[in-house]
Amino acid sequence: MTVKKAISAQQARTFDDYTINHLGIPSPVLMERAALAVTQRLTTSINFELTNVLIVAGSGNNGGDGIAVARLLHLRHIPVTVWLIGNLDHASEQLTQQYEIAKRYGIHVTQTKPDQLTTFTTVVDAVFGVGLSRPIAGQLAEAVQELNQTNLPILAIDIPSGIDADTGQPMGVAIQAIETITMSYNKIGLTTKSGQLYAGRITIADIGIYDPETIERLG
Ligand SMILES: NC(=O)C1=CN([C@@H]2O[C@H](COP(=O)(O)OP(=O)(O)OC[C@H]3O[C@@H](n4cnc5c(N)ncnc54)[C@H](O)[C@@H]3O)[C@@H](O)[C@H]2O)[C@@H](O)CC1
Ligand SMILES: [K+]
Repeated sequence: MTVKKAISAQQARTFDDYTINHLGIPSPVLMERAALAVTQRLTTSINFELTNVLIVAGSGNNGGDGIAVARLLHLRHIPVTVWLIGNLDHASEQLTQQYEIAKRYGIHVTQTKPDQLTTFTTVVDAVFGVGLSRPIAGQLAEAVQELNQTNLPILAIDIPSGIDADTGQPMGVAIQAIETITMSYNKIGLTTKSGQLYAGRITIADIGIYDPETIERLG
């Protein structure tokens, strides 16, 4: 199903909640579909050289999407490192689950900044999605700036980290992506000039999250 409307961060949360808690699609299923869509793009686009991939993951579900992508790349024998920069004391249930699975697959996950960021050939930005609620500061802001300075091609999951999903404005700092795969619906912020400058090429991936009206019309 392709839907053209753009939604707010609040709507994204409401539709997620409806799909998971009312319709009963388990959260890991949606996350796997998000990760499959990102992996499909990474492995088919000429923008990304997959010799050595860095996934930068926050502690929420956006980070969970990123770690799931790491697993799917690892299964294709693509060298991948996960740099977990979120605060694990505040990790979401989905992030923790993906992290535990990744460790069992022997995927390289580190909480320390890799020595030479420029040895990577592609970066996947999974730091923040629609859950960003305040400006990025401190070490997280430094990490975003350093990643931008590498000039490596960055694919952002859902929205470039640091971009306000409603206004498209950077909150403190924001990832400069060349591509963004946004989940289920476009986000209002990504329809603005500022949002588009940070997002690069935007693709909407249908991962099975819909608004209640769309589901009711099917009935
Ligand atoms: N529910 C699900 O299973 C799905 C989740 N999805 C992904 O999940 C994302 C939303 O996940 P979340 O709601 O967990 O949110 P995020 O992963 O965007 O991040 C939220 C976490 O970051 C913290 N935070 C917010 N702003 C911060 C800041 N400036 N500095 C430090 N910490 C900050 C919040 O307190 C929260 O712990 C979507 O964007 C999408 O990528 C999608 O894959 C669809 C399926
Ligand atoms: K992101």
